Amino acid sequence: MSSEKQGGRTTTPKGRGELRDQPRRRSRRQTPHRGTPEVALEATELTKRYSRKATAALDNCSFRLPAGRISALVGPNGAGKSTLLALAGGLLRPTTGTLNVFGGAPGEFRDRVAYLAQNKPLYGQLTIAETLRMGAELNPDRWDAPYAARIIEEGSLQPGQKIRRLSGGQRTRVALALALGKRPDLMLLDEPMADLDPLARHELMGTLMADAAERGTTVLMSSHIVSELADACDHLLLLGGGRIRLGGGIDDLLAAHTLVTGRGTPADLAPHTVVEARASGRGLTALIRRDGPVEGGWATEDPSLEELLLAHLRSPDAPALLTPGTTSTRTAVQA
Ligand SMILES: Nc1ncnc2c1ncn2[C@@H]1O[C@H](COP(=O)(O)OP(=O)(O)OP(=O)(O)O)[C@@H](O)[C@H]1O
Repeated sequence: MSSEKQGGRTTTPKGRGELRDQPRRRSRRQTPHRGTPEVALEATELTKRYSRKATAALDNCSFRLPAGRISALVGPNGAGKSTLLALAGGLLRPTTGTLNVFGGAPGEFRDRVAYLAQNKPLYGQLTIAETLRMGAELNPDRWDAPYAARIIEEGSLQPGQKIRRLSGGQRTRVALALALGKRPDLMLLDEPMADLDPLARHELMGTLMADAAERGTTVLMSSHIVSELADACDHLLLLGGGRIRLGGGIDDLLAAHTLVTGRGTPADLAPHTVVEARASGRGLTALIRRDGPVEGGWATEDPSLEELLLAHLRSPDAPALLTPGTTSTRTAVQA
């Protein structure tokens, strides 16, 4: 069956059951190891409650993040993203279940992990130079002083400037220099670019991604800016209500879904899983998870990452999907 390009998308008069060509993402070194890829993070029935009566911030989550991926951690406010990052950074402990980092407890490989919290904690009384010196002293075997200094210079910052006199965005740059200078194997970044201006965001994101691609660093990065993630990330974890809603390589997740438009009702789309359906000028538009070819005269197109995310965010009860590499080996996929 032929397919045609329309406005940059591939459309098919009738969908095909097989995976289609997806937009090419940057090819990355997946892992420095041969054979079975190393697992950077593995959550097994992970639950976190901040108090006994509180709703679980993370509720029985099971997933794995293979080493070498740049993963977007996405979800609505209160979904549990910061909680997951803090657990992985060893700042919180699970209520039940486990979260392993490189096969051990969080904190066991602290030298291999950099965690950048949302509020970018730094010591206000120190200068930038003293802050970087602290980074060197805390990470004597890994610290890359020229690299950290370059990140500071690119922001036109002076080593003698006091942290407390910096703007929010400038503090973010220092915090990123501290995290990247450590040359970590896993970077846990909680909305790292939120207070940077567009130019600084673009430049620092470029530095971060180039470094991660070159060194095979695993990155788990929360953000609400989908366009930023679409360019930078090759893996996705979507959290909603403390549970994993989507997990896997972005290309694989996109390939498993199709946008369909036509005259009909959601029931006509069986046996596919309808993630979200809305009435539109052209009848019904739905994001489906395909189960075989799409038949019945529906026009089909590939969803963008934004369309995939928005449909799942608008439909919190859609069943979860984790691709095989993201499924924890120890538990079944959550429903
Ligand atoms: N220190 C805390 N004490 C009590 N409850 C907390 C604490 N931190 C987070 N929570 C609760 O845990 C849930 C998850 O919060 P979390 O900060 O992990 O969400 P998030 O996805 O990072 O949200 P946002 O996008 O707004 O940053 C929320 O219901 C929140 O109220």
